[in-house]
Amino acid sequence: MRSTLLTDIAELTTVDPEGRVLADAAVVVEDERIAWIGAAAEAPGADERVSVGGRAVLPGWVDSHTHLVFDGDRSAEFEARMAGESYAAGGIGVTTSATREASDERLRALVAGRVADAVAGGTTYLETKTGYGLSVQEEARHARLLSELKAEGQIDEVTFLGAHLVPKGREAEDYLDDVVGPMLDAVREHVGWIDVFCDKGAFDAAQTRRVLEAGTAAGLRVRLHGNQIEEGPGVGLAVEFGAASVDHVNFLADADVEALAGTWGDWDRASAAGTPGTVAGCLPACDLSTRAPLAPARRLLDAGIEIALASNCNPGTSYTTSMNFNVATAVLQMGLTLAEALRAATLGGAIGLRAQDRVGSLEVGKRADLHVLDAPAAIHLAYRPGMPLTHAVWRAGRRVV
Ligand SMILES: N=CN[C@@H](CCC(=O)O)C(=O)O
Ligand SMILES: [Zn+2]
Repeated sequence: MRSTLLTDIAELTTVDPEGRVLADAAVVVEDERIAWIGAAAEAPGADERVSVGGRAVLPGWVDSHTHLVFDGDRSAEFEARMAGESYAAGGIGVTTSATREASDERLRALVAGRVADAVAGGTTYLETKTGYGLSVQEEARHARLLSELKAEGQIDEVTFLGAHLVPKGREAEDYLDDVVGPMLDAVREHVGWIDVFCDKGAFDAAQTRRVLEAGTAAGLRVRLHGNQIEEGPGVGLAVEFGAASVDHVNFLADADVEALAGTWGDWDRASAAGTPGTVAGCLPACDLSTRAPLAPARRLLDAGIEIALASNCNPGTSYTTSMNFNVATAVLQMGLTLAEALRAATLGGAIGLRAQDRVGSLEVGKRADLHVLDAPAAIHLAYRPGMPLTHAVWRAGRRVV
């Protein structure tokens, strides 16, 4: 066993059950886990000593929603949006065409580059999805590629999003026959989650239900895209299927908020213990890029719902893996305190991936995923938005940045 003492931490944000923020702190890492946390003056010895030089340390970001398997460029679509066009689901088809053309090697390199960008920005636990293949062969290819990257330890969770859009030239029900049949069979061994884009221009309630029933019967856990473009059935279906997370949540009826809140009755928020409900995944960069109303994170938190902040990196609505940017936006524009935003971007994402026992906070026994800021306090993330504040990153006890 090899131990490392990280010391000279000016401010250590733990996101632990007491929400401790320690001054003049230290952390001992043993192999891939956290072995000790406390005052630097009381730190035990270790094989190696690393001074972080009076910087702030927080848990690595948990990015619970990304779409990293894509090729092609949609900057013109974005530019048109900035000139007044609305976002529509159909753009997914543009990326699908470009992605189908890309070789395995090219796709692998594109995904690996995006993961490297995410890690360079402090992300240490990352989910990503298929969804730009939209045929049995292509969805299977993307799922296999992602499971290989997972086996290499580059990504952590893989989601099947065959129901992202009805591809050009297909009828919805005919396409869904594939999704719930041969496509699901082909991806099953490579993925842990099933997802559906349940919204205007994508899939309706009956179609979403069909996919989720097949996915759960195949043993996949549920997460959902819902209520991005308009109020609709997404949140209700997420609750009905016990989804770990429903993401976007821009357009919510009172009943949606009540339904989500109702899933958190057996949960103790302070200790993050009990039976977790359906996390509301808020995606600020996406909201800005689509000029949508920012997800009502304040209202959701006040209703007792756990929220996550995630990048939703994809070429259509959010071409960024920067969690620093999302956290800054949540503080500056969504009415969250720094502590609330940090929790949502770490433990909140972990709960939304049901990984809260392993990652998402700095606690003894958890994976040593640490983000060192080039600043004395984490509030600098919002105070100096857009600045390159990620100084160093440890993932599973290994320095990766
Ligand atoms: N909304 C659905 N899927 C993606 C966007 C996909 C695209 O436009 O390419 C999202 O989460 O925003
Ligand atoms: Zn998405």
